[in-house]
Amino acid sequence: MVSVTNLTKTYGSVNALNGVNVQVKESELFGVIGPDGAGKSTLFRIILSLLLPDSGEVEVWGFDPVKDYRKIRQMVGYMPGKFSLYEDLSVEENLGFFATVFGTTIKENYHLIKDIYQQIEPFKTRPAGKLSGGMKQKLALSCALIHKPKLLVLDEPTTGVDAVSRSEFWEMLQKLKKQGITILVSTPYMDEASLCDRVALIQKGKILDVAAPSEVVAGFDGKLFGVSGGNMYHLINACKSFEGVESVFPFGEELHLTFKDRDDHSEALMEFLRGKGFDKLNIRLIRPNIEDRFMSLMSSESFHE
Ligand SMILES: Nc1ncnc2c1ncn2[C@@H]1O[C@H](COP(=O)(O)OP(=O)(O)OP(=O)(O)O)[C@@H](O)[C@H]1O
Repeated sequence: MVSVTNLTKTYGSVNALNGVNVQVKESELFGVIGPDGAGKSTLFRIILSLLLPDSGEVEVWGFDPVKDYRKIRQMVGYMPGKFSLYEDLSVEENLGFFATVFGTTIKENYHLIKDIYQQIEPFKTRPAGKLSGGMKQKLALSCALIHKPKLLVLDEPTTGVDAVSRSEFWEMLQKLKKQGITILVSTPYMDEASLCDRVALIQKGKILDVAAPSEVVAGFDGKLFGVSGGNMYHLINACKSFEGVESVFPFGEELHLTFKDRDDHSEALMEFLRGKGFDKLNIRLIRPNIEDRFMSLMSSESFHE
């Protein structure tokens, strides 16, 4: 329903999007996962008709964001990364404003936002600027939904939001999806990728992979090790200085490490690290997660640049 083909966009010398191809299906919860500056907002803003591409094609239910921008703006609900509501208007006034702009009323589409809006309705006379982070997020989502969009575009909706509100937010997205709304959501949090039907991994304006989260992980080739014991910073540097190590990065309490041939050289590494004075070491074979796959794709991408 959203089709992006060979999309490019540059800002001066920055290649924000570099030949991006993505297809989002109807009623899909589709995640765009990548670090800051990867190009997520640029991609979304072009799909939303808010930014012109340099080249490539985009279709939203058959409409072109450049030519048919009026049509597309009626069809999409957008929650930008930064809080963009009127801080001095009350909760209810903000919602009423968005409903009016789209020629509808709160009453007409109340059923769509009910679950979400009910949680902030007790504060409906409070200025939006005085709401907590989690409540602002719920109001922004209600405003994005009030005109019953076919496509909901959420740019990093959970950045800076506490863990409980984050998981509540994803539950709300699952419910909206069941009502037939197609959702395009970006996040820098890899753990949220597993909550999507499919994800696109993006880095430096290039799509590295598009697949279901389990398939992304299954694409990880070879053996992965968890290394712990001693000062993390010194341990990373020591691991990096071992000939056969390909990648090493911190993940929670331990380091995730691969060898260049993706085989098991843990005994040799253990001996090497002991020689450097690390005496409480633990090296274990572990199962990769999405972040491991992402790191692996990123390092092979930089290698080929
Ligand atoms: N208006 C602009 N002028 C110049 N460069 C820009 C502009 N907007 C974005 N960029 C650059 O384009 C690249 C992609 O930015 P974009 O905002 O799309 O990434 P992102 O993945 O959404 O990350 P973030 O979460 O940091 O916004 C970055 O290098 C960014 O610095």
